[in-house]
Amino acid sequence: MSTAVPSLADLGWDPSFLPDPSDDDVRPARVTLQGRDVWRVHDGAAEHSVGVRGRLRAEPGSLPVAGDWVLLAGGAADPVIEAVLPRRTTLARKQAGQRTVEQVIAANVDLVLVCAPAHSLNARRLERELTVVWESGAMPVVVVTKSDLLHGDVAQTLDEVRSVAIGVEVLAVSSYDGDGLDVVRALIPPGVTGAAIGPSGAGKSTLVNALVGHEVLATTAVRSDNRGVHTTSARHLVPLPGGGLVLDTPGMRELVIWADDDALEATFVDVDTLAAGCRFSDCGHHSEPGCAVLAAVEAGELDEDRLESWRKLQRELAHLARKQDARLASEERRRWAQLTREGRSRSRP
Ligand SMILES: Nc1nc2c(ncn2[C@@H]2O[C@H](COP(=O)(O)OP(=O)(O)OP(=O)(O)O)[C@@H](O)[C@H]2O)c(=O)[nH]1
Ligand SMILES: [Zn+2]
Repeated sequence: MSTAVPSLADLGWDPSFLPDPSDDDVRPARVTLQGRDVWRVHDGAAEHSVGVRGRLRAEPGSLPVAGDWVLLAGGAADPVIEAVLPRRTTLARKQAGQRTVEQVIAANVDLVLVCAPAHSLNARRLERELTVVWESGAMPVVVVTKSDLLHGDVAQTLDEVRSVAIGVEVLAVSSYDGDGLDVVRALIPPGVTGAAIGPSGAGKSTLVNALVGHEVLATTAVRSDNRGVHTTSARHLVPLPGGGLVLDTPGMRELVIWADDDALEATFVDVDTLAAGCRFSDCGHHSEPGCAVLAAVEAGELDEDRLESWRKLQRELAHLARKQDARLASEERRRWAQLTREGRSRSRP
């Protein structure tokens, strides 16, 4: 953001977020932070703490999250969130303690930097994270962090990572010596919202700080007038000097898998492609005759651990789907019970 106060475009707004621009009484704003019962939003003029209309509370899952575009109603002094605009992407995880309820952590993230530290690469973890990102609708990019620790042997590491991150851009950065930072910056131009996920200690904070650079941090530290304030107050939606944004919100960095089969297929295109050659269309690639996937493992063309990882995620997702079906079925039963009760009381004389 070049100006002190970010414009809506600086915040990632484009008019197609608004399906029906006819209502003059509301204005768009972006959620920078989701609190317990209060939201921080930026409307391109200032940042406000706001509440939501009661009807948004009635429906579970319809409350705004960080990154959401919302419509504000009310005057500048007491704005309130009137509606949440349709999300382009949603990063979600299973709710803590609740195995089957999806909790949306962040919305409208375009690009996710999946950070994998060079000194402890974990292919299985990467597959899991890529599946979550594919599911979100955002574009994953694998960033091998701390490339300085590889002492020049970067190409081989990148090849290894590419073999599990098929169809995904893989690059190396060192926040210490600055290598690769420009490539990451170029991926987050004006209007694009990025986010970083990855294990603790992967270097996510260091990377975001390096992307932000000293200029922006200095602005915050030096300026005591209001014009510099947005950089601190909007700290969960971090503006980059090049114009893009990085959304860093609690709970987003460590995502537990929540995905469906399509996302799994996107992560395991190699397995999926091989599976087309299996004799049975519902082949589980365990011991079925004519299994092309097992044949590829046999021939050394597919890593056995990768197949095991696919099986494990497949099992997890199937389990999740069954639980979710059970939950939906019981909700449906409750709803019908309610409707029939209402029907009965209405038909009484
Ligand atoms: N050698 C090297 N070390 C780095 C680099 N980037 C970060 N580190 C170090 O790695 C450690 C973890 O970095 P953080 O940025 O805090 O990692 P994080 O992913 O944000 O960790 P959490 O906040 O726990 O999720 C710190 O000691 C950093 O100094 C790098 O490019 N090269
Ligand atoms: Zn098979």
